Parts: sequence; C-alpha cells; structure tokens
Amino acid sequence: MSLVWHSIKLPPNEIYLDKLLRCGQAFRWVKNDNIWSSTLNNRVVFLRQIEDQLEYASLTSLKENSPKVKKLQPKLEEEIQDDVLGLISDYLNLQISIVQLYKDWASKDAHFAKVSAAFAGIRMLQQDPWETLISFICSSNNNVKRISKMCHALCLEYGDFIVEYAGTKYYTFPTPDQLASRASEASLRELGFGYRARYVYETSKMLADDKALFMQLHSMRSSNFTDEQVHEFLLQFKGVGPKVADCVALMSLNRHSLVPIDTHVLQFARRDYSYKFRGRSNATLSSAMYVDMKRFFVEKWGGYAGWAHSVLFTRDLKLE
Ligand SMILES: Nc1nc2[nH]c(O)nc2c(=O)[nH]1
Repeated sequence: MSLVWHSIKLPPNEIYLDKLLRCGQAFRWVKNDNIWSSTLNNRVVFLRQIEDQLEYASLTSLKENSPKVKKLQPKLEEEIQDDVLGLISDYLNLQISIVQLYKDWASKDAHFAKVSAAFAGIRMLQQDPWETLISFICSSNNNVKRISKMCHALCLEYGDFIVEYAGTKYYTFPTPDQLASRASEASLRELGFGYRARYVYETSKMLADDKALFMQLHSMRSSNFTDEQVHEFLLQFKGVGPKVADCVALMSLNRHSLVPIDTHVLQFARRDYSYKFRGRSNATLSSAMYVDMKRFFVEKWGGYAGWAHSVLFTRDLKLE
C-alpha cells in the first residue's frame, strides 16, 4: 500500500507542523520519516511540509474500503480527496490566516513582537469536542508526553482498528459508548490513568447514557451560545474545572478569545507582562483572579486572544 500525496500552498508562517502538533493541543500525532500521522473521523491522515507546500494523504478504514460499502456507494478518488481536504482544512482551521493575526498582536504588544518570530505558524486546531474533552480531563497535573501515552492507550485498548501502515497500527479514538462499555474505572487505573480514571469513565458514561447531551456538546460550536454558556456547559463533566473547560472550548468549540489559565500562563503573565491581581504580583490563583487574567489578555490581544496565548504557551514548552 503506498500513499497518494496531494498538496496545497501554505507557507510555514501559516502553519508549522513540527511545533503545532507537539504543543499540547492534540496528543495523538506521531512523526516518522518526516511524516506526521494520526486518525481523524475513521481515517488515517498523513501530513508533511515541504517548503511552501502542505502535503496530505490518507488511508480510509477497512470498513469504508469493503466491497459491500463500495458497491452501495462508489466514491470517486477525487471525491475522497475533496473529503480529506475538507477534513484537514476544518481540523487545521485553514480558513483563518494567522500571518495577519500575528502582525496585529505584535502591533499591540511589544513582548509578543519580540518573541513571536521564532514561533511562527502556531494556529489553533479545531478538534473533535469529545476527544478534546477526554484528552484535557487526562491533562490534569500531567505533561504532554504522558497525556499522549494515555490517549494512545485509549485508542489501542478501546477504539477500532483502522489499518496498518509502515509497521504502525492505527485505531480510532473510542466513542463514549465504546469507552463506557469496553472500559471501567479499574481498567483505566491499570492503564496508568490514576485518579483521572474515574473522571474519564464517568464522563464517558454521562455521554453514552444521554445522546442529547452528546449532541449538545457538539452543538456548542454554534454562535448561538456565548463563551460563558459554553464554559458553564463543560463544567458539568467530571474532572472538568475552569482551565479544562476553556481548553476544550478554545481547541474544539470555536471559542477563539478564551485564554485557559494554568501555571504556565500565570508564569508568563507575571514574568513578561508584570500582571498583578488587585495590586499583588504573588496572589494565588482564585476564581476571581482566573476571570481577571482572561480579561487582561482579551484586552491586550482582542478576539483571537486564545490563539495568541497559544504562541507564548508553545514558546514556554521549550520544544527542541
Ligand atoms: N496548548 C495548550 N495550551 C494551553 N493553555 C493552557 O492554559 N493550558 C494549555 C494546554 O494544556 N495546552
């Protein structure tokens, strides 16, 4: 099986995969031989960057390839490629140009102007809300490497096998039904989820048992809901506090201005922006301070503050 590559023109200052796919937004991309791969919507998607070209390829699942499905609904190769391009464009939020956004942030913020050139091409992904919710429940007191390990374990243990390519087996991210029926709190603990096992399992159960709630999670992308409504909605899930809610809202529900506040953000707010809460530079992070810091960054960067914060968050990760 060989990959059929297609390409679109997209310079590295619009997207820089090597940083973007490791910066703690998404946790299941792996790089082999300069090719990034993961699964999206029951497909394996491959990405690579060659100068000004973003190249993509995909392998469909065995189910979609089966003669039965093909007979019922034959799809032309061009139609498949259109689907894949649509999928990738949505996932990478390609309708939004970040070059202009970077210029705008730099014009308002001298610190951003100074450091952002070395971190060009960091955009916000538009991920699946369910996977993002579970991934960020796993992110509590955790690091990118361990969160990735957990997300891969969920797929391997409870997802469906899609295809094997170049020695790697690819699996779907399990649905709420699959997690709720195939996993248990105990099995997740055995996989190393620690106290997060209960939250992952209970959130899966909530969504598996209530299909309307699952639909509602996805409908939160709509502009009919305010950022505050989305934030409140997400807080009902087990293991979700304000920071996890804001990460899910920003990274999967189109909430571009939300800046999730955690210790890293607090650190750069104080260090690089002399941020103070009620006149104090060493206040501990309370709910009131959390809200105040979000406001502080929106005032500084505007409606895409969540995107701007991600550039500085990535800088502080010190990816080699
Ligand atoms: N990519 C990420 N950005 C973040 N901001 C924040 O406050 N936390 C995170 C995170 O975990 N990943």
